[in-house]
Amino acid sequence: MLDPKEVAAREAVKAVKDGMTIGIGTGSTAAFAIRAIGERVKLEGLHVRAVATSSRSREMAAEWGIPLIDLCEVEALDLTIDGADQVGPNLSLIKGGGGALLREKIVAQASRELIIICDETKRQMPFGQHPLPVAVVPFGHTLTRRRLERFCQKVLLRPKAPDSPEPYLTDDGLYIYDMHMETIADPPQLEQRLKQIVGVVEVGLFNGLASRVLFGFHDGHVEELLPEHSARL
Ligand SMILES: O=C(CO)[C@H](O)[C@H](O)COP(=O)(O)O
Repeated sequence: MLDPKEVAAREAVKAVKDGMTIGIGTGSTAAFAIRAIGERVKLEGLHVRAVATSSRSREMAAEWGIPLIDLCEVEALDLTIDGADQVGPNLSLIKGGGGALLREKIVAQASRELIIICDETKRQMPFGQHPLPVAVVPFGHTLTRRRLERFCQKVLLRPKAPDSPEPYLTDDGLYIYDMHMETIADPPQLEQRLKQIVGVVEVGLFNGLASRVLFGFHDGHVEELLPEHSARL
C-alpha cells in the first residue's frame, strides 16, 4: 500500500521542469515533494532554484542538494508545490497547520502556478472543520484574540508543544491563534474581514491562489481538482 501523500507529491513533481524557479511548501506532504525533487536533482541532473516557505523546509531542501535562493532575488516563481489542511469550494484552502502560513502565502502569491498536494482526508466537509490558523503580532495579542472571538468563541493560542506554557513562534516571530469555526460559509469575505484587524498579519485562508489540487490514493491513483471540477488522472 502506498502513502497517498507521497503519491500526490510524486505526481506534482512531474510538473517541475529544467530551469524553473520553484517554491517549496511546508509539512509532511510537502516533505515528500522536497524529497522527490531532490532525487531528480541528484539522478537526472535537474536544474532548479528553490525558495523555501520555512526554515524546516529550507534545511530539508539543503540536505537533498536543492539549490536555494532568497525570494527577493526573483520577480516571480514558475511553480510552487505545497500541502493544505483542508480543501473547500472553488479550491479555497485552509493552511497553516505547520505554522508557515505567512511565508506560504507570500510564495503562493508570487507563483504563476500553485499545486496543492494532499490525501483525501483534506476534502472532508464542511469547509471550516479544520481550525483556521491566524498569524498575529505578539504585541497586544490578547486584545487581538478578543476581536477574533467576535467571529467564533473558541480561539486558542497555539502552544510551542502540546503541554508547553510557551506559545509557538513562527519563523517571523509571530504567534498563531487557531480559530475553531466549524464551518466557513464565505471564505473570501472571512479572509477580508479578519485581515482588517490590525494585529492580524495573515490568515490561513488561501482563496483564488491554488491552480489545482492533487489527491493521492493508496492504490497509486491521483485525482485532480481544478477550480470548478475534478478528474481522475
Ligand atoms: O500549511 C501547512 C504548513 O503551514 C501545511 O501545508 C499543512 O499544515 C498540511 O500539512 P501536512 O502535509 O503535514 O498534512
